[in-house]
Amino acid sequence: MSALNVRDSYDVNALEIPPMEQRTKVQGVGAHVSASIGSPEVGSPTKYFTKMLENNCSAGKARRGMNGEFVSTYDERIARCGGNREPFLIGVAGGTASGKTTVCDLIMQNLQEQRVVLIAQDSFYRPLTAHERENVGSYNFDHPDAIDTACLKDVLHKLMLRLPVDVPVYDFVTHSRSEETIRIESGDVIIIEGILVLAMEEIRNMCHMKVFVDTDDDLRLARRLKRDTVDRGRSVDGVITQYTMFVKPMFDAYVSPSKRHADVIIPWAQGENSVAIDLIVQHIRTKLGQNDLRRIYRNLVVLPPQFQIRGMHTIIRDRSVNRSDFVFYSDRIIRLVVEHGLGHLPFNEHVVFTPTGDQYKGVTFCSKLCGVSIIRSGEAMENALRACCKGIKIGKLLIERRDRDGLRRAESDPKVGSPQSETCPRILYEKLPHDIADRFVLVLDPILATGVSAQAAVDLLLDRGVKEEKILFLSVIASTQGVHHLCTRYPRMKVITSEVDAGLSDDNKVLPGVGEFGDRYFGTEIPSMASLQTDQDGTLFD
Ligand SMILES: O=P(O)(O)OC[C@H]1O[C@H](OP(=O)(O)OP(=O)(O)O)[C@H](O)[C@@H]1O
Ligand SMILES: O=c1cc[nH]c(=O)[nH]1
Repeated sequence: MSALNVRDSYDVNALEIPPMEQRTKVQGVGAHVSASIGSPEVGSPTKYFTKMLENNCSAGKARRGMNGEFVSTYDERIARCGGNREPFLIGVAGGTASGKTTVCDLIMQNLQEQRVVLIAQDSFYRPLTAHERENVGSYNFDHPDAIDTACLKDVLHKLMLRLPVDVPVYDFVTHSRSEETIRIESGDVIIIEGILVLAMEEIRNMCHMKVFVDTDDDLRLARRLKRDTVDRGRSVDGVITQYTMFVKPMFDAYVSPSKRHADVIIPWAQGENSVAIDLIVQHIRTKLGQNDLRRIYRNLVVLPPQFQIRGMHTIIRDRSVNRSDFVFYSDRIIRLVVEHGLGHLPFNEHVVFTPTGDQYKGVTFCSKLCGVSIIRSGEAMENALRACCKGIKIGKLLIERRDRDGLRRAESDPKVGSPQSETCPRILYEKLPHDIADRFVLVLDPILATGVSAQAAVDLLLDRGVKEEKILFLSVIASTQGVHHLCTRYPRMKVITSEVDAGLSDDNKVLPGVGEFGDRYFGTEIPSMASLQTDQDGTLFD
């Protein structure tokens, strides 16, 4: 047996190992899912906690695996996550009852806009051999050898590749691994917490940030005593015996020395160390933002990624949603995009008197503006603009997007160069306010795919005398390619969208996208082969 034997014989009953407890619960407004299983580190149950379960398999390059599931490459997954190469991995260590769980909870709470996954080291206990089980009283659960490091490393490695993982479930009654596992999707931030996280070199080296929660030994023992006796019904003697036999020696040998590897040591007493938490959260945000498209394109504006917006996107992206819901939730997103867009127009200072006779120092809206919708999907955005700007003039453009494959060839063929050539879309119809050159222009088109339609529209506006900096392009979904196409060509024009999607299919559909927006919004959808081949349960026929 590789685990350290501290004592030859040990009364298993004295350990008073808590009965296995297993629960799955939903916390908050559908955004938190956690499951926990009792563990020997009393009061610190094994946790699988994800702030948001992302449907990672919602798309791929329109390819399916053997079982009909979507298959996507690593790059596609990465691109879908906004271009971030890998999640940010934080290791949180510290002695028993040091407050690791509280620290992790606070980090998660403060990273509301990110998907955070919390993994506990305790899930990765090695299953005991028959011999070890017979002598469980002398088994040292606090030694690094008690952890299946290879399995933990594998799980973390997959999460870092943004792959879903099956986390083992350890049964603390039988000291074996349960048949079941818990499936967890990856996130933007992965936290691995446990007493030995920084003591295990292989795990420590994977972490982008290493945190040690430093709490006074006396305080930790007092907390553990209280927790184990009050919450777990153990005897004081049992707790002290376990502490002196295993917990304390292993803390001195492994946990405490691992503090020197920490990037951040958080002194943790009774209250919270909110300064430390703020600093950690700020650092994570900075790191996550570094690959953000918004850092690359200063003229790209993406609505704050709140769950509210993600929820609405989840509805409109669902291929099985009915038209009425598609329209309802598209309209809600469009309204937010339009309001956001209007916020990027200039304002003039203006003072008014309120009924109390006091002054209110406010602003007036920019009045010289108009909308231009790209027929037909863009017309779906007109109502929202009219609702926000009473009496606004809205022009229209009808653009013929000829051969999509032709456009792709034009973009990739160095001889052809740019899609300005013969494959460039044509303006078939144009109706614009006569004084458009004097106005700010909000271009309305819910989908920015390759960006060639948008380019045709913007070029026409520039040709009609509108200044580039006075154009705002508003969309519901933009592909990274479309963003790149517009933001580099028109650096002074703002591109405003509610979400950026990873890529384009071979026929230039945005992925994951919403399919044909116009057809779904206006009800002109022709049932696709995919839906014809779908049976009532939603599973695909061969
Ligand atoms: O960035 P691009 O590759 O040019 O694609 C985007 C265009 O595609 C959609 O229109 P669509 O051709 O589907 O017509 P519709 O609005 O009439 O449905 C969308 O409304 C854009 O106008
Ligand atoms: O995915 C896409 C691409 C272009 N137009 C759409 O409506 N959807």
